[in-house]
Amino acid sequence: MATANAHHAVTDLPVPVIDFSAFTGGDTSRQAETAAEISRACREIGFFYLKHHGVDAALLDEMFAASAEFFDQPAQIKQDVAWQSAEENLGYVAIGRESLDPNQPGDFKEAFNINEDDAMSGEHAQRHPANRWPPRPQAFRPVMERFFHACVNTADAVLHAFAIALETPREFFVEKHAAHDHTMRVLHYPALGKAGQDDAAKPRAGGHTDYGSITLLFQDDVGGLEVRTLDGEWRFAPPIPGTVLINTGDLMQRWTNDVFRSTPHRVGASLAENAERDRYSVAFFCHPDMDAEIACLDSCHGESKPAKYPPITAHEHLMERLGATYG
Ligand SMILES: O=C(O)CCC(=O)C(=O)O
Ligand SMILES: [Fe+2]
Repeated sequence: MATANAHHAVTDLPVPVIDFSAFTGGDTSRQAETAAEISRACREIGFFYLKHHGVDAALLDEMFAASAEFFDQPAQIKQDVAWQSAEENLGYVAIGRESLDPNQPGDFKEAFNINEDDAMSGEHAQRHPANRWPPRPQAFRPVMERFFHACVNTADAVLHAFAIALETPREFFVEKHAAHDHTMRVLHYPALGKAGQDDAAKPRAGGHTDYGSITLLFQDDVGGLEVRTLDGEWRFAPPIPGTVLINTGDLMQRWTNDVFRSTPHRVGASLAENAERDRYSVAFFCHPDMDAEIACLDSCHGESKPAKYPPITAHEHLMERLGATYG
């Protein structure tokens, strides 16, 4: 439908922009309202942008700078810290190594996976394997560690909002994520379609849903992320300065008895406007504690809507999904 209202150009986006200052600024009187907006977004599209999300803009810049410097190094340096197993899921993943859509050729991207290891958290010592840090660039490790902690803080605040939205005690989801079994993934999508290269049609990241509870996605200004709407159309979810894009994953969909959606998304290649530019992003995948039981939430089932899925542990769920991606 055409509209003359300039205002509408923004709201035509299938993905809403939600102001999170009620949570990051501690204004409890407005928190129920914000939680309701998040609930609506999760039920309708499974994605929302959050502004005033609490991650420092200067830290974000430092993170992207360290990421670019890391990926710009010779292949051997990156291979020395290569990804080893789905169980550990840490370190460098080379271009083409992974297909987020198992029916597609390998994604034209490289990545580096980080978890909260003992050196980062005395509190949960012994729980997580050591990160596979590269020796260079020097700033990479300290910056990524700080960025990881910042993401945990924002994720916990979002999980408070989810608890309110889903009528559970406020700490319910934060307690289910107490061990910080999260994975942070720093991503680089090399420029496509440069003269002499036949790569313009390669997918940067094939269509997929995320495995965990929620994902925080920070993208640079290149764009290319597409989200599949309910009617099966792929729509751009462009970068919006000052926001983080958040989506609900398969585990949250299961937890909520399909009330919240885990929506397919991808990073396009030839379709994307800026495919000839390198693209950088970082995804922070939140995952409940491996031994946490994921059973249908009380607010999501009733006589007319029985629980569809039996309880499962978060670990069982993750292994099922990772097995499909790495084949
Ligand atoms: O890089 C992006 O914008 C999206 C990446 C993504 O969806 C993923 O790694 O799960
Ligand atoms: Fe994803």
